[in-house]
Amino acid sequence: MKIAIGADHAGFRLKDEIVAVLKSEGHEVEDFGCNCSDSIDYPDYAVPVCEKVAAGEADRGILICGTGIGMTIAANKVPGIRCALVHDLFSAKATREHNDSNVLAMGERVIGPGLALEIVKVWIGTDFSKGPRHENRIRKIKELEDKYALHP
Ligand SMILES: O=C(CO)[C@H](O)[C@H](O)[C@H](O)COP(=O)(O)O
Repeated sequence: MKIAIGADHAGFRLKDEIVAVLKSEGHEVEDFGCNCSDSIDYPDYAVPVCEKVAAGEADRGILICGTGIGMTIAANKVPGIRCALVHDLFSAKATREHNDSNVLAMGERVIGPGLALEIVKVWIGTDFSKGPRHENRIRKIKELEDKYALHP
């Protein structure tokens, strides 16, 4: 799978661990930084990752900040992105099956690397549950993007 990944200064350590594991499992990873603890602004790193996914140039995106919340808020402003903030295995599976989430956000200040890596594996490995129940809901989310793009 082609995966775009990014983090802010509060998430780059966990991001680097995830990159190493994904590469070792054969995934193609594009790392958009950041790569040091200098304070930066998470939207600057969320957007390039999300644009890559929205353009179909990456299959999925992963974003890490201190809580995952800032990254999630920024990511979900990019049309076509369904970013899920996940800190447990049940949600990792459910958001793929129900929401077809294409970006995963986590907080390095919230969970440890062991759980984070398990979440990534479950999220990467779970397929969307096709069918009208979830597809209708996702269509309605897409309609919201159109509505508010036309009438900001
Ligand atoms: O957006 C966030 C909080 O919801 C992220 O966790 C950021 O990483 C965090 O705000 C960064 O905080 P800092 O005090 O500037 O390191």
